[in-house]
Amino acid sequence: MEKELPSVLISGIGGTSGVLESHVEFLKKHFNLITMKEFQKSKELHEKIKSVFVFERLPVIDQELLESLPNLKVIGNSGVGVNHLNLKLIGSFGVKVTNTPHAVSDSTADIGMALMLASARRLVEGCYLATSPDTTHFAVNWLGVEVSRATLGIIGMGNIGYKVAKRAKAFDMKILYHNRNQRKEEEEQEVGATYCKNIDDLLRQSDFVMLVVNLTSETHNLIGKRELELMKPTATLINICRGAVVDQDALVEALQNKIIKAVALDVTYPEPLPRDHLLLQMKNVIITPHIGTATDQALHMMTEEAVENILAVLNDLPIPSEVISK
Ligand SMILES: O=CC(=O)O
Repeated sequence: MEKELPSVLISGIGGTSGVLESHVEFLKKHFNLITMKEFQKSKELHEKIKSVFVFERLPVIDQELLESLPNLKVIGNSGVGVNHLNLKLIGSFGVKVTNTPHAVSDSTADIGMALMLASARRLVEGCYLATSPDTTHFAVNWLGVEVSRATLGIIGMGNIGYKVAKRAKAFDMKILYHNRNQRKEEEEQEVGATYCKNIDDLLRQSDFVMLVVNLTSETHNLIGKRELELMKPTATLINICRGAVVDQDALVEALQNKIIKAVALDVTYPEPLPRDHLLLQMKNVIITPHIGTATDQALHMMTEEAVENILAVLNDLPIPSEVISK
């Protein structure tokens, strides 16, 4: 007799539901997929569900859902950030949470480099100029700066931070990093990075500051007015982690008062920003719509990593990436 596949709840398939059509075949090899629609129609399915596959914050995991899943073992988040999950609440139901820190690292590091280079070389302004009817512009009137030999300060030397550092090394950048919990000596040696125990030292010295931390209560508003004022007036801030790591009002003020030179953000709060937001009106701001993992390859690997995690929990095997609530 064929073994029954474990039932996994997903928000839906295709469109804005969260799970890509192209991943369904792979998911179905391992799981009996149950969509939210099916789940809501049949109470019998509730007992069967062993896991929820969360993709781009869906489905929403709240008390009501957790109470309706008596045999739930694991929330498999496809993505590294878990700030949309209430870890304490989930933990109180004895349910594990996993994420995909490896699958996202290259694509997110690429976006960090892309934003840094685009800001330094004023790429977006250049695109507008190239397509504008005004042909009198000369590049010499709007010079950028080079990232080669400049100092990059990486805040958060996890998987993504390290991948950024590797890329920056190839650009001959001087690399500083700050990590709140742990010095990363092996990574340091590999890329020739210098550890700054004190974040202020990194902020004072860097030409580019890149934020690559998890959003937690400790990193919420990590970069505020005081920190921005420590940065060089010629410095650029790049954020590829979560918008709320930066105090956005302080950021607007710092740009208006020329406290820092420029900013490049893949993340904001809210997402997207309201059309009339001041950040959208400044020339020295580049904003992309949270596309750190928006590549075919990354999404595919995220799904694979999430599946591996879920199967490990369900089969009582060592879990590759469990999120431990602190
Ligand atoms: O934002 C992307 C992720 O959390 O993986």
